[in-house]
Parts: sequence; C-alpha cells; structure tokens
Amino acid sequence: MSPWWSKSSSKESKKKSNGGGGILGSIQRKLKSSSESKQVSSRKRSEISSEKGSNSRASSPSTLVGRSQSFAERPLAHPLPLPENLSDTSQVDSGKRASRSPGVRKGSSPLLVFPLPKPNHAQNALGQADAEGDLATDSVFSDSDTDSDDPTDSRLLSPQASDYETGNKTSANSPSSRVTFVTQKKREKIKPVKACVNNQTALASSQKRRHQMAKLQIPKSGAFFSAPDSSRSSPSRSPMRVFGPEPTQTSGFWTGRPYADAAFPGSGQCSSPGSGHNSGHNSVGGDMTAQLFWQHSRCSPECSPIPSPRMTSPGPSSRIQSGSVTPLHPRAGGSNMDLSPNWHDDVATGRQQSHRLPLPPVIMSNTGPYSPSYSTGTTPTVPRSPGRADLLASHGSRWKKGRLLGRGTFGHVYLGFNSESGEMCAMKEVTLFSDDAKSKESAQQLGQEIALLSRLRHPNIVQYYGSETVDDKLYIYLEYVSCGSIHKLLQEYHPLGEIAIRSYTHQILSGLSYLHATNTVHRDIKGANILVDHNGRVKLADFGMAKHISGPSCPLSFKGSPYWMAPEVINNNSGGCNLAVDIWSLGCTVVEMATGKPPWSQYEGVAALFKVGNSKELPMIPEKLSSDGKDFILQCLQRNPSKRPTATQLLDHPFVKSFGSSERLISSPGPITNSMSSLGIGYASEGVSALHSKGHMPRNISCPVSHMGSPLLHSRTGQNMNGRLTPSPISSPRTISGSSTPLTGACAGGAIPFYPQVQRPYPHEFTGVTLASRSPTRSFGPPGNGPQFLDPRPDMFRAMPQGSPFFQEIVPSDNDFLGNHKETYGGKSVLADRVSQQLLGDHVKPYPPFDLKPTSPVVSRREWN
Ligand SMILES: Nc1ncnc2c1ncn2[C@@H]1O[C@H](COP(=O)(O)OP(=O)(O)OP(=O)(O)O)[C@@H](O)[C@H]1O
Repeated sequence: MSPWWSKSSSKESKKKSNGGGGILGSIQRKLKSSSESKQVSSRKRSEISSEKGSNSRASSPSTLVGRSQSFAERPLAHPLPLPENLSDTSQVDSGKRASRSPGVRKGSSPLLVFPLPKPNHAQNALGQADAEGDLATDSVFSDSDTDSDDPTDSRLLSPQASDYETGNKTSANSPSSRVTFVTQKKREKIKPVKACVNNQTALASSQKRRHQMAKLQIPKSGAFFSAPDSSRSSPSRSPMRVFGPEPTQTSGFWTGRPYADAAFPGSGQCSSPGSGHNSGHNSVGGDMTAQLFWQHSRCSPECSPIPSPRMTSPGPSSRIQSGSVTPLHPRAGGSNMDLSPNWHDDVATGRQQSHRLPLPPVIMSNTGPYSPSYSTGTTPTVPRSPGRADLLASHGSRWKKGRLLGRGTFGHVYLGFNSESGEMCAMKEVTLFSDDAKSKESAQQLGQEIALLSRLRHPNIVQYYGSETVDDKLYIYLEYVSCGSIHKLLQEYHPLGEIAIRSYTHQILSGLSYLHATNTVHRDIKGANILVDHNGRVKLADFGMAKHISGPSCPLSFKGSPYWMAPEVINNNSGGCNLAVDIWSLGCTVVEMATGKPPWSQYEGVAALFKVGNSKELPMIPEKLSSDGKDFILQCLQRNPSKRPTATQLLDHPFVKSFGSSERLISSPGPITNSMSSLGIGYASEGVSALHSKGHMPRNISCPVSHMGSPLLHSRTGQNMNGRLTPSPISSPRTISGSSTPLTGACAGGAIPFYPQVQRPYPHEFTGVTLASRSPTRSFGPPGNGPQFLDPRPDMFRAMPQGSPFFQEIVPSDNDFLGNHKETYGGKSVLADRVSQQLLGDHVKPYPPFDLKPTSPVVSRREWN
C-alpha cells in the first residue's frame, strides 16, 4: 500500500522540473544572479577575465560548493567588520537585513555578505561575544512557513549556544546546526552596546520595558525560587559580563574556521554538526537560503584543535560554573539587557560585574545543594505578588533553581530541585518581553510546544509537567533526563557501540511511532534533541519545531537542522505532509551515533544543502556497523519519502527488533565485568560486529555515562523492580580499563530515579496491544484496547495535592487522545493555549487546537527478509 505521503511526490517532481524550487532553487538563482553580475563587472575590469570560470561558477552547484568550502578552509579567514551604524539596529526585517546592514556593501553579492565582527573594533568587548553569538545559530524558519498565519512568524530566537559546562561559548560550534539570521542577531546584540553608549537611552528603554512588562498579563500565581538577583545565584554568568573585564573564553569558533563566505540575505548560518554543546542549536529556518558551517569544533574531540575542557575537567562544577559563559541573547536571559532593571546603573557606575536583578518572589534559605545564593544586599526592585508567599506556603514547595543543564533557543534549562523531597525536574526558563515582537513570537512558539507536548505521554518522550510565569519569566517544567543529549554523550564518549545504537534507535523509533500515530511530525530529530537518562532510556525532546498535521495538505516548511534535514524539506517549500522527514533524520542520527557526525558533515554551508538536497549520492555509511545497521540507515535515507518505511515498520527491522521484545532490556545490573566490550564501546577497534553477529545480548552492562547502572534499559522486573539501580563502578569508555572515573555532567549530579514503579516494556503503537502488567496505581493510554503507558510523572507530582498552586498545569481538557485517562498533575487543568494567551495577552493568536487522537491504529508491517 502506498504510504499516504506519496501524494507529495508529483509535486516534488514538478518542482524539480521547474528548475528546482525551494531552497536550493532559490540559492541557485541567487548564486547565478550573483555570478552573472560578477561576470559582467569582471569583464569591465579586465580583459583577461575568464568567462569560462565565471560561467562555470554560476551554473554549477558543485562549483559553488567548492567556493564555499575553499573559503571555509582558509586558515586565516578574517572576521569581517561589525556593522558600524548602530542606529540601524532597529530594523528587524530579517529578509532584508543583510542588504541594510552597515556592515554589508550595498549591491554586493549575497555570497559575500556576511556582517562579522571587525577585529579591534571599538566595541571589542562585545565584539567577540557578538561574533560568536552570530554563529550561535539556531532555528531557521521559512518565510513561507505555514505554521503560523502570521507572516512575521519566524523563529528568530536566541543565539545562545554557550557551553555551560566548559565555559566556552560554543555558538559557532553548536552541535546543532540551526541557521539563523545573522544580521538580526547582530542588531539584537548591538542594542546593548548602543545603550551602553547612551545611558539616557538605556534608562528610558529599561523603564519603558518595565512599564510594558507590568502591562503584560502574566499570571502571578504560584511561585518559584528562581534567583535572578545575584550573580552567584545561577550557574550561568551574568549577562552583564558581556561588558565586564572578564575575558570571554576562546571558543572553538575562534580556533576553528572562523567564517565561511557564503551568506544570504536574511539567512543565517548553521554551525557544525557534531560539535558544540548539547543544546539543539542546529536547526534551520529562514529565508529559504540557509548557510551551514562545518566548524571543526573544540567540542568534537576528533576535530578540535583544542581539547575540550570536558575531556580534562570532568568535574561537574567545572562543567557548569567555570569559564565565561556569556549569554548573548537579549530575550532568553542571555544578554545584558534583559534581566536587570538596573543594568544601566551598573554600566554608568562601572559596576559591570554586579547587576541587581529583581528578587525572587520569596526569599528562601539556602539549604539545598542546588540552592541559589541570593545576594543579601540586593534590593528588590519588583514588587512581590502579595499572594505568592501564601500560595507557596500552602503546599510547602521548596523548589529551587539548580545548576544549568543546558541552553536552548528559548532560554536556559536548569535543574529544579526540591530540597525537601530531594526530587528534581528540568526547568526551562524563558524571559519574556512585552515590548519585543520577537519575544512574543518566541512565546507563541513555546505555547505551541507546550500545547503539543502536554498531550503526549510516552516513555520515550520527555514528559511535560507544567508551566508557570514568574515576573517576566516563563518556566516550563519537564521531566529531568539526567544524562543530557545523545550529542553530548557522543562528545564525551564517542563512539557509541552498536548495541547502544540499536537500543537508542529502537527507543527513538518507539517515541516516533507514537508521535506519528498522533499525526505529529517532530521535524528536528537529531542527537542534540534526544536525551538519555541514567538508565539508558531515551527521550525525544525539543518539540519546538514539531507540528501536528491536521489535514491532507500540510505544507512542509524549511525547518530542521540541515545535516539531518530530509531532501524534500530542502527542495520543497511546500509539499505534502510528511512524517517521513523524521525517518530521514533518524537515519542521519544513526550515522551520527555511529560516527559522531551526521551524513555529509564533511561539507559545509551551501555545499551541505546541495549534497543533501540535490545529490543522488548516498552518504557514507559507517563501515563499522553491521549489515543490519547499514541496511537500516539505507532504508531511512531513501530520497523518495514514499519509499521510507514508517517508524512502526522500522521497529521490525532486524537492527532494532530484538530490542522490541520483552527481553530487550537488561535485567541484571549485576557487577560490572568487561562492561565496555559488552556494550560495544570502542567497538570500532574491537569489532563489535562480531559481538553483534553472535546475536546475544550482554548480561552485565554498565552505563558509559552513569554510575548508576546500565546504558540499556532495565526491565525493572525481578530484583530490579523497585526501579532503583544497583550502583556500579563506572568505567571510562575511553580507557576501557574499568578504572573508576568521576562522572561528569548531568549524570554526575546523581539523578533520583523517577521510575519507582514496575515498568514493563511498552507497546510502541496503537496496535491494540495492552500491557498485561503495568503500574498498579496509574496508567495512561487511550480508552479501550490501546496501549497503556505508565505514569511518567515523578513522585513529586503524584504526591502534589489537588489544587496545588505551584503548577499551573497545562493538561489538555479537550482533544485529549488519552481519553479517559486524562491527568491533571497539579490539580488545575488549564489548556496550554490559555497559558499562551495569558503570556501574550491579546497580542498573539492562540495556537489553534488540534486533534491528537491517534489516527491510524493499523499500520502494516514490513517484511525485511
Ligand atoms: N528535560 C531535560 N532534562 C535534562 N536536560 C535537559 C532537559 N531539557 C533540556 N535539557 C538540556 O537543555 C538543553 C537545551 O534544551 P532544549 O533543547 O529543550 O532547549 P530549546 O530552547 O528547545 O533548544 P533548541 O530549540 O535550541 O534545541 C538541552 O540540550 C539539554 O542539555
């Protein structure tokens, strides 16, 4: 039976016959135009100009590719000047920005347009961070994206991509390759500079912002012990330090290839895949012409000229609090503008290192290990909500913002710690501004993410708990996934062994199968957006680009991360609905897991886009993978989306099938013996294919990243039913010696397991299979014979009394595909749409409700042999 998405194929071919629509067509046209004009001028300048070369360049994508590469490879490629005309910063039209930018010569080829910081620029203090911030690329969103009716709906979001762990800003080397709008970011970051120059303007601006913020209809109920009032309160550095004397650590951006020369007006750039830190900053969107960078990142051990601090400073504190993390973006807590109402005072008085920010709603004693350190001398500048303390006291929550887990497009993600119960969650903190149009868009995007995520319940999808706003910050509470992203694991423990890849792949497929059954496409599947907990359980995360497909005609938009992006997304700005884009991305992710990099990562910029979009070539399939693994990748990376198997079908692929049985989980944590070889870690040299070919599962497996147990899932049966894992010594996957190595990162924080209940293997799709045994207390799933999922909610939320004001729960009250099992964690069920409206007042359209009921319970199976 022909998959439903095959409808798009005719359109695709039509586009191609028209000379290449979509991004690549646009790029080609621009390049051609640019080259032609260059050719004419060249003739005028010199009689010996080579027409042939010019023509060749204009017409051949490969030539263009080469051009891009050659520039990127210039070792001494020099940063270009910062825009000098700061007054131009008010313009925000991304699509025309490049041409307006003072740093861009009018009439120059788009390929030559790249406003970059000028060395020794007068604002050099900002310059470096600024430049890096420019490369802290993130989402590129198509202008033609139909996700929103709002023509301004573009996700021009925070470029924050600092490496919170090492202190190095990794914007340029972000693992994720989301392309963003360079010139806009430049403007956004120039704003503080301008304000710094003109304190009067800054003061007025700040006052205006506060005034407008007060008008924003942000719910004040609930409380949270965030501590934005102290430079010590957060592991992240003060945004004010952008101006401070403290040097920003050199990032891989400065040590690697500084710039590529290909740029397009309104387009951003994409940083290296497989590099950078673990947030997902690789997704692209924008003016259909994205730029990719292959930054040989410091974070990628195999290509970095500078060893990652991670490799040398494994201590958790060094990963989080050392170094000069310099938030860059003014919206997401990342700039010097956004947090402190008094920042202008600090600037004026030279107190650049200290910035007084509003006190948290209630001052708590600092008793917990994650307790923020409040500045005793800080004067509250924001009136407290009168009811907040009472509300807080009523349920006795003691949630505190802990250490920084990561940075994303929207803001920072912190560990939330309840010092009374000892439980944790992940808190995504997003700063909102009422006078910032882009902030509103960001909030709208977050509202969409919340609306979607709140409807999902699956063990392989990060669980949404709730959200609330406190002052000008939105907090989104998520299941804490202790070990960070697959990308991060790859950075630290590359390569993954085949067994680990198979396990992770199977779980990703499980999540995708569930997600696709709800007609939702993730659109940004990649290692950086897949989290792993200390049990080796994999969770799909970052649903900022996810889209519910509501009808037969659902145009694709240019969203995703270029190296993981399906060809049809690159080639078509509109097309059929296509859940298969996630399958392509999954194939890329498998390659990423095996090699540390996605396919075609050897190409940069436009070259990568051409390779993915236009080339008929197959990417390099990792030799070390088994034949099943290779075949799995080839199945995923079929250019014709209609030929790609569905996630459900892929669950039967031999590469992952064995992980689908009840015995796929390792039942005996046991002592660790030969754990590394059992895992296949380092199998590139040890030949894990042989291990794999034996067709057995290792019985004693230790987690390469956790001292707590197996990297593979425990069945939680038998002796392990309590969900508490037997502490195991950890073996460094790099030494394979079994010697104990201090853990780093989130895992080292000692996650409190949130799965105290019996947790059986779960079904992956709506096939009518019901778990025979599951949680004795609670289960999720659609009514009838559909799959039942365990309550993923940690104890802290289960125990939360009804009506708890702490969480303004956003649980779907309608269109709830969970049917009769609708949950209201905090006792107060509120639609995500409502929160979105609360946040945005009347300025933003609510996210249209959608139906997430599983639509296709019957999915044909594919025979692989
Ligand atoms: N639930 C979680 N548990 C543990 N860490 C998390 C969790 N959610 C996010 N993080 C960490 O924070 C980082 C950024 O989070 P996330 O990617 O969700 O933010 P974002 O703003 O959506 O980013 P982006 O859209 O740029 O990918 C992640 O890479 C991860 O390291």
